[in-house]
Amino acid sequence: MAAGWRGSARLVFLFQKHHSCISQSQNFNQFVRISLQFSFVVHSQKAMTGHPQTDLGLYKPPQTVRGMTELDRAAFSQTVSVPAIRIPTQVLNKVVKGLKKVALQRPGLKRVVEDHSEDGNTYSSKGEHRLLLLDPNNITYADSFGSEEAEALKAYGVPQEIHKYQLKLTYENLKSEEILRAVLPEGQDVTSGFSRVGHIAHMNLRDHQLPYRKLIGQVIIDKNPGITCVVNKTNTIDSTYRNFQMEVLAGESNMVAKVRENGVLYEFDFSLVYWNPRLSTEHERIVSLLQRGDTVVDVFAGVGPFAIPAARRGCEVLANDLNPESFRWLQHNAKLNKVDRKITSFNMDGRDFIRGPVQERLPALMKGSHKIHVVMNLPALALEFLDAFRGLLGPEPDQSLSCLDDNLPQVHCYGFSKEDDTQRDVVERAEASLKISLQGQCSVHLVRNVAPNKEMMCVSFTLPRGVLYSTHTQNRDISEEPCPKKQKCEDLTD
Ligand SMILES: C[S@@+](CC[C@H](N)C(=O)[O-])C[C@H]1O[C@@H](n2cnc3c(N)ncnc32)[C@H](O)[C@@H]1O
Repeated sequence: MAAGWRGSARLVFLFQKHHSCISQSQNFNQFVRISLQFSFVVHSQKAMTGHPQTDLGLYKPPQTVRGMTELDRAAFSQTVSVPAIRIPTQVLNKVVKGLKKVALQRPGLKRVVEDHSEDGNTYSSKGEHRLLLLDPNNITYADSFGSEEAEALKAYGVPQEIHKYQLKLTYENLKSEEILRAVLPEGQDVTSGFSRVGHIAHMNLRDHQLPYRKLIGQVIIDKNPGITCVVNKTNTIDSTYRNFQMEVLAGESNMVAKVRENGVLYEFDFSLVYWNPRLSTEHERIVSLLQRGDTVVDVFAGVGPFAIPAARRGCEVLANDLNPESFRWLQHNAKLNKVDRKITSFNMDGRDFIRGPVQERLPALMKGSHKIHVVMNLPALALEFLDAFRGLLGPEPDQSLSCLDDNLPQVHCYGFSKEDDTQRDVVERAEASLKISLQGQCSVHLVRNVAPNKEMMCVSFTLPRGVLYSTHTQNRDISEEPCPKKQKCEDLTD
């Protein structure tokens, strides 16, 4: 009988655990699927055991808060009855340890309290006892202790007698999901996931959540220490500069964020530039390929998450961005991290950058022994920009040298794909822009899942001589290009 209750409670816990991580990743479909699975299992358990319903309502705020659009924290207060066990103070710590799996756990709540009777008199005037509050999802009756807890009680001579304790629950003791579930219309998704950018929580609310957006913003600030501003995205990210338009929902309207990524500090105005905290692993992956003395050409540099760590690693960096604000913050971040002497920055279109400053410097760099890495992170368009390399260095300077293994640039170019075969798709698009086959000369890395059926990929390859020198590339079809090594494109995805 008791085991059945503990089983249900464990499922509830699992549900909460899944729910919180899924709301962070905003994977709504998965959330719905898991919610349905769990609600079914919990329901079946009840039917099987025939027990009265577990008091899952303990964490439900009063019904009166439903539909609230202006946050009234006091309206969430309520007194609920919870089970408690009376423990002699001399053995308190040991017994609490033995019962920790069934004890009440709530943010900001003490689970060991003074031993008061319901009319306010102390049971043990000399303070010889305390009450340990128990989770009503785990414990309802005296016989609902499991063998582990029963043994702990027996060992210290504590009777398995359950007391009722009138507990005052307030807004402070509730989690954000519980608050929002109580306020928003019943049955609607309350996912409150956000991306954190310094002190800013960045949300992407759904239409049905919009009437409650100010309240949602305030709850996010209350429940997440360090967040002092909550914004909601009001457009899709298809602006040229890849920044979001956003509405401040709650808190200060200061958009200048300070962010630490992979140990490097960045500052920028989040409303005017692109920043995505989900790219930190990718930034680190590319930077880990670099050696001191290498040159990094960052065509779509943003505020510097490839350029700054590359410079800190001892590379020479050419960093470009079309957005004047990104360019300004890139320079600011270079100074902030004391690498401004290693970075030459440009504020121009990516093609003009490749065909101008990069073209000027490339012949000399290719004569050196240090590697040249070209990073192109504008996944919606970058694969198309690869055409800028075609014939970049003009006719082959000396045909007799063409068989020499030049120090050719390594390109890391990003693309989104919604195709079934995402690897093949991005490689084919790179080939179409370069007008050359990359068979056997590229690797493809899955960066992240951006949306259902949309992946961000990175194609890495050595820029073929046949692309850089015009005599080899002009008007030539992919099928004409010989494939030096017939080897499948390597998938570096784990
Ligand atoms: C997806 S963001 C990447 C920023 C940065 N590299 C990162 O990893 O976070 C793409 C950047 O390309 C810039 N951009 C957009 N179109 C451009 C163009 N035609 N030429 C150069 N930069 C461009 C945007 O301003 C934005 O900063």
